[in-house]
Amino acid sequence: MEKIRWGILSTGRIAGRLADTLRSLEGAELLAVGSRSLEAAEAFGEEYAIPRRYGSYEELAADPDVDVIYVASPHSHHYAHTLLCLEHSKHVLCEKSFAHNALEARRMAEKAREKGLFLMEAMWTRFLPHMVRLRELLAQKVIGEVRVIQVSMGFRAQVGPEHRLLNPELAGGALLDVGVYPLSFTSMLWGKPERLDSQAYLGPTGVDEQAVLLLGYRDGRMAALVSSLHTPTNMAAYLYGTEGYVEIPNPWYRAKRLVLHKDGQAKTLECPYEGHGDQFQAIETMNCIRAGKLESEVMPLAETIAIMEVMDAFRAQWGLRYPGELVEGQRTAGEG
Ligand SMILES: NC(=O)C1=CN([C@@H]2O[C@H](COP(=O)(O)OP(=O)(O)OC[C@H]3O[C@@H](n4cnc5c(N)ncnc54)[C@H](OP(=O)(O)O)[C@@H]3O)[C@@H](O)[C@H]2O)C=CC1
Ligand SMILES: O=C1CO[C@H](CO)[C@@H](O)[C@@H]1O
Repeated sequence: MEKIRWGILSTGRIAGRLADTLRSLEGAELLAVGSRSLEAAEAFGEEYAIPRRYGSYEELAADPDVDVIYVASPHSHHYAHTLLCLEHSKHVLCEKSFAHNALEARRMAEKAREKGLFLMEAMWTRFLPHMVRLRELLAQKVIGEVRVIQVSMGFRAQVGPEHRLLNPELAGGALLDVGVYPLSFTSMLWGKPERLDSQAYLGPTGVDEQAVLLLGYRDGRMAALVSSLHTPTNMAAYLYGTEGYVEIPNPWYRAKRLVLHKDGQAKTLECPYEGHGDQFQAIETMNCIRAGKLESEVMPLAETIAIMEVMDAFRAQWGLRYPGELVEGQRTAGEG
């Protein structure tokens, strides 16, 4: 099997996790890393045995031997960095949240299609074994019709106001950082909601530090979600059906088992995996590239855009705009 040659854009925390995964993943070659500083690229390259190290993202994107680039910069920069890679004819796996807003996400998708390149949001949790099993169980109607979803993602971020989690310049806030997981999870099962309600707490930097999100669907189905950057929550997820419920134990987004509650009994279904768990999205990326597919059926671009639209709508409810976000009529982000 011919190896897919990867480049990694940025040397942050999550970039290191995928680098660690890629260096021992069958069919992958971790060829290059790009950073805003050559020192950081050198140190990262040393740590993860990456032969080519660049002191700019432009040089990484221009490397003719790189097939696909993992964009792992802050949310605020996904649009510009993804377009940079696509312009240089690279396939892209871009971290969540995919962009500031749906407009940027649509432009990214259009560019990928125009260039005939693969593009996917790195919603890694979708590809984990317990999610595959869950989709199968629900398709078999094991708990009847799912009527209520309850899921949260909250932790206490002990960081200063400049950090990407709280900094509006870097599109901080709980919604784009962690709220996107429960939203994507609900979207995976039910698609786009018809009605949205919410409560949000905007902290001193102006970004949402905590929110409760309510999603309403046809036929009275509903989801209650929590996202938080200052309150650790019990990250178990519950799907309540007409004939029982499924519990995904804490932390639901990377759990290794499901618990099926039915007829007064609880049955544990093991869904084991080794490693960080991000290998499954990398495998999907490589499979799609090899098959000449421009997007993944598990995490399609139309769905990523729909999720961004929902997040846009919640931010509109809260009056939260990011300084650098693209607005209609603008060609590039930051042009004002
Ligand atoms: N899948 C998952 O489980 C996780 C996903 N993420 C997502 O990954 C992305 C990055 O998060 P994380 O790794 O935690 O972030 P970090 O702050 O650890 O790293 C971000 C990196 O982006 C680069 N960068 C480019 N421009 C800027 C800028 N203006 N300010 C700061 N950094 C910049 C830097 O790399 P350099 O200096 O080399 O250029 C920096 O190291 C986010 O989209 C986040 O939501 C985050 C954590 C977990
Ligand atoms: O995606 C993510 C998963 O969880 C982290 C917390 O540990 C987040 O900050 C991050 O962005």
